Amino acid sequence: MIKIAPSLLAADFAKLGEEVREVEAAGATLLHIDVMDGHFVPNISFGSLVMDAIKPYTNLPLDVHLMIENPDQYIEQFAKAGAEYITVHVEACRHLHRTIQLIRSYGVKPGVVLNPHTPIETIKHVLEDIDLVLLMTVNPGFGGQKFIDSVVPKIAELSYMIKQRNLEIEIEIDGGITAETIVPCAEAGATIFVAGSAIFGKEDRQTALQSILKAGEDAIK
Ligand SMILES: O=C(CO)[C@@H](O)[C@H](O)COP(=O)(O)O
Repeated sequence: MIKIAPSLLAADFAKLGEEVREVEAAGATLLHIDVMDGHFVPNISFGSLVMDAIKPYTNLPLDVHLMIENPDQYIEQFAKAGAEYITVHVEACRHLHRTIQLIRSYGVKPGVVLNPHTPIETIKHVLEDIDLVLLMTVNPGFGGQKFIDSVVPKIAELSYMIKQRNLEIEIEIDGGITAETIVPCAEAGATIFVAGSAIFGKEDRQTALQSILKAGEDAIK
């Protein structure tokens, strides 16, 4: 099943409640929350207060992507703000297994994120402990960047590893997702797709989201 997670980073911050309602009505499965600290990535976005603000406007599960140094310090705060998933970058975690356990201890589903250059080998010893792997198809920090297609073989590699071990782990893809780029990613085994500018950047969010979803579904028929 293909799931679309619109990225809040590309929404109109002056009317976030309406924006969130609109993508939920358009068929989103999750809402992707991009948290950036200006250290791990060269940009600053928002924190858990924004989650508190949008919660009354949506029933969508919140998929929190922490692009921050020292995530352990903030996990409790995002868990209490209602995260369904919290994903942390393998590149930002000195004790990745401990961080995963910390996320799980709050009843939140843990996930790990890999930058485009980071090999799958870095997470092979924690796969049994997580619910989701997020593969970046851009360098994190900004919306609207070009999809890096050399990540596609990594999706297939991860999908194979998950199947070999009989695990139930979602593969999520983030960066430059459109109705075209979703196709090779879905074929390679990804199931959740983050899309920012390809949805919030369009006047008609319903048509934009549905065309990406349909392209992904057609690719795995
Ligand atoms: O995490 C990030 C960027 O760091 C992403 O979630 C982007 O916000 C996706 O935006 P588009 O590439 O879809 O415009």
